Amino acid sequence: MNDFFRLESLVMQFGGLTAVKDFSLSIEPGELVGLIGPNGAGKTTVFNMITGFLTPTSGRVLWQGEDITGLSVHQITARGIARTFQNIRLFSDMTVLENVMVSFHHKVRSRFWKAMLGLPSHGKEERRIRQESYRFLQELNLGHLADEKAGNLAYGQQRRLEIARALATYPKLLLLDEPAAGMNPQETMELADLVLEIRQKHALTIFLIEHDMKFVMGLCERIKVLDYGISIAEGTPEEIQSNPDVIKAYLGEPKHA
Ligand SMILES: Nc1ncnc2c1ncn2[C@@H]1O[C@H](COP(=O)(O)OP(=O)(O)OP(=O)(O)O)[C@@H](O)[C@H]1O
Repeated sequence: MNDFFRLESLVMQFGGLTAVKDFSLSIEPGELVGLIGPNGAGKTTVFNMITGFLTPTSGRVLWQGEDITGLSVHQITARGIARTFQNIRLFSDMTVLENVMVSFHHKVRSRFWKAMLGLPSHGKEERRIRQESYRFLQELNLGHLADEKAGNLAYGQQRRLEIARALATYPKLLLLDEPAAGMNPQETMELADLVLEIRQKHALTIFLIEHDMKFVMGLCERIKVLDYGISIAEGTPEEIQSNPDVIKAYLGEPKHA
């Protein structure tokens, strides 16, 4: 049993639908774990329960020895868990740099908010946030686009910007929801390298959802498989690829096979 990050028997019901049934998982510090499964299997619902977007019907989310089940999104972010979204959530009329700067809000004293509102006494803090935000953009190969409107970025670039924004909350655990969706094979390959680089650089633990099997199998050390809300397998990429239950679940969904 580890005390770093543990999900205990999570259940999520929406009216008559049980989207996630008895989901348990432990992740060790520094691990890179994948969550896969056909469409509607309950993957995003698991992320929503971890990050406070949904309160589980039952079960517990334990983080660094603390029960964080049912805490708000803000409280969970402040404890060092950040995420990206399957449907990109950027401020498309703001610049790429400003999108990252906004992520600092939970860390930063009211001085910064005075700054954003145009009130005095902000100069130094704002400069620091600007510099750090730019550094995150550079790490995600987006430095040259800092002054571009986020809405003008190509899809793959927007996905990387989402990661930069998540990093700007200084997480220990990063949840990525379909980070390679909509990327071409070249971009996907580059993303895999970037994920490894940021893990190393920021001492991150990473839990990711992805449909791109090549990406998941090449990148993750351990994989959990959901089907109809039920965890049907857990193991190394090799074990998962040869697991008959997993093969059956995916053969029923030819588009992911
Ligand atoms: N807020 C909600 N209210 C009602 N039903 C929901 C809600 N969120 C998810 N569901 C349902 O729960 C089930 C699991 O959805 P979820 O989005 O977690 O699946 P997923 O594995 O992430 O799917 P995909 O791969 O398509 O993103 C689906 O049947 C979905 O329609």
